[in-house]
Amino acid sequence: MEDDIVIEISLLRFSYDTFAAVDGVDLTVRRGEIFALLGTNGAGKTTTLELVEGFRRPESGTVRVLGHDPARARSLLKPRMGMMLQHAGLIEELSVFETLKLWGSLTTRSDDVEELLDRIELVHRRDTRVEQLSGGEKRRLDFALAIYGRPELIVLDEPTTGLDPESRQRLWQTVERLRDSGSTILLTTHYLEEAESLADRVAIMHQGRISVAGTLPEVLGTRPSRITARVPASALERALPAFAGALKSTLDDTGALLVLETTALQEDLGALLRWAGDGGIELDRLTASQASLAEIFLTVGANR
Ligand SMILES: Nc1ncnc2c1ncn2[C@@H]1O[C@H](COP(=O)(O)OP(=O)(O)OP(=O)(O)O)[C@@H](O)[C@H]1O
Repeated sequence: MEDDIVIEISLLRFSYDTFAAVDGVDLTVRRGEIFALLGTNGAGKTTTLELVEGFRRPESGTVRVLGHDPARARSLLKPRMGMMLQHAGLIEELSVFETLKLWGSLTTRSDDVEELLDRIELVHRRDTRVEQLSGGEKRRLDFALAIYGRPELIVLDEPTTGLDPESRQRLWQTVERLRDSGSTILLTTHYLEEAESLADRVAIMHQGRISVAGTLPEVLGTRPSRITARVPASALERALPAFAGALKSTLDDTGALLVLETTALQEDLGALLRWAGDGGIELDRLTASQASLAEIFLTVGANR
């Protein structure tokens, strides 16, 4: 449904002089999802977000945000969007509380400043001037401005960079809560495990293009799963079962470590377990796992 699409990017190109930083990107962000844009350094993520935010105009292709061209309809979109850029534009002389209050007076959205202070763990820094905050504290304050008043669309460029693990986790919890209350979130991150556990959909960008995109199962399904097990040498007198999705199966030098790459994880794991069960064979150190985002990320980088 049209109304479900919050951001629609089609054949988007943007160059810095002659260098194509965004080189034909198609991307759709749907209402109520957390969409993580991942990619190598210099892949074009920030430039893409800046085009979504309307700070830059496309060289060619289109960007539609909530049905509008963000470069032309900035004042229309501003009340509906929250943004966090890589470099905060905070006013150094203001205190944390004053910053939030000022922001509240500039936006049409309203929020509970005390609750927000608690959420970003800056209650104890309430009267501290921005210039005296640590890097992570500034980042959290900047995040608070982006989510102020729970905007319909929140765009976050590397929101967790520079935060300690506990603050990162809290920030992600807040992002999840915002998603659950109806906000749509587009963010970039270099923390693949976090994206893997929290994003509804991801895209991996490399050299200005989207290499792979989709729901997590779709993206993880682009690489084979892996089953490994130590099989007693004596058990190999019986032939291994036929594996339905096997792409590659290898046994190590001693003939005892089975490594099976498969596109049918559940079926082939079942076949291996039945084979072992029927023969009374004990499989040692059995593991079965889907490819991780990190693995897919590395493949994307290596392929070009
Ligand atoms: N103002 C600029 N002028 C010229 N080139 C730029 C400018 N900003 C970015 N670039 C180049 O465009 C490419 C894409 O940059 P961008 O910041 O969009 O990448 P990114 O994916 O966000 O990277 P990172 O993960 O390192 O933040 C890079 O090669 C970068 O050097």
